[in-house]
Amino acid sequence: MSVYLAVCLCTTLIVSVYLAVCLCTTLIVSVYLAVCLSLAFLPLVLTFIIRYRYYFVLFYRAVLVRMWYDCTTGLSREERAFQYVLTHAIPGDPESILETFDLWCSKVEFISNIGPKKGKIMDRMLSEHCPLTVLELGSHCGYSTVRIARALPLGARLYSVEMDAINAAIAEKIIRLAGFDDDTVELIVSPSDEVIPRLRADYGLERLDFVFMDHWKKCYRPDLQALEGSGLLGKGSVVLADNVLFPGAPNFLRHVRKSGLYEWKIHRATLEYSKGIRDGMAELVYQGIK
Ligand SMILES: C[S@@+](CC[C@H](N)C(=O)[O-])C[C@H]1O[C@@H](n2cnc3c(N)ncnc32)[C@H](O)[C@@H]1O
Repeated sequence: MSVYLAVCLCTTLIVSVYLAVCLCTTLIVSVYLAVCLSLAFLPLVLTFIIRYRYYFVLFYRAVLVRMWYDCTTGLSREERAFQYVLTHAIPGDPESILETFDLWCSKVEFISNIGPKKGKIMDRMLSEHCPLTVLELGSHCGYSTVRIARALPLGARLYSVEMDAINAAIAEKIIRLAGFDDDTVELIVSPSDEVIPRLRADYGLERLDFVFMDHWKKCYRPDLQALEGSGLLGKGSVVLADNVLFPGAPNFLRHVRKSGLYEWKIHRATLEYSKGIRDGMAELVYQGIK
């Protein structure tokens, strides 16, 4: 009986040792394979990181930093931007307000304002066309609104449309801080697809000389078509659409190309407050139905 037990014990021991050796070998082989695979993919991963480094930086600044400050300050990003502008810019001086915004957006947090580089392209177009009636779709914090308003000729009016009531409240404060009253800038808090059909009846508009589109990119095409249908675009009316390359508005560009209603070109630039991410603004000049 004791011999039988001893044999059983030995067998169990041998099997256990055998299993342990197998397990160790499997583990070593797995680690070896993992290291080999990582080394094989390392150049690919490095190329990917280097190529898309600006997108990682953007993700870090626009998402992670924002989440961190949202938690630690209890304020929204737009409120933080406003607080900074309020305490650092000169009231009644649009230039100072834009510069302070630019400083905050490039050094502290990312906000998708049109920014100084693309802003200068827009400034140039505004001074070339001297529009009297302007529509802006997407005011956000009012950066581009101030930028447009300061470039307008005397007697011109800007209608700025923002659907988010919290953003609109910030934009209103920024616009008034810059010194523009309700006669120069009217802020309309509503989605663009509800505002455009009411522009004639509710706001007495007959023609739009300049339209700046900088709201959600999926709205660009339907809103442009609604503007075409409204009859508010006349020969020579200019439509400037931001971010047509990044994040991109392919349906909008397809419509512009196919409709034959516009002379158009793309001003190439980089994404606001970022290096290396290619973007562009589409400038359309309405020619009407030929
Ligand atoms: C990129 S931000 C605008 C930035 C601003 N134009 C600037 O350069 O300072 C986009 C804004 O458009 C607003 N928006 C998006 N879709 C809209 C729509 N269909 N109608 C009105 N506002 C819209 C968003 O709430 C957001 O505040």
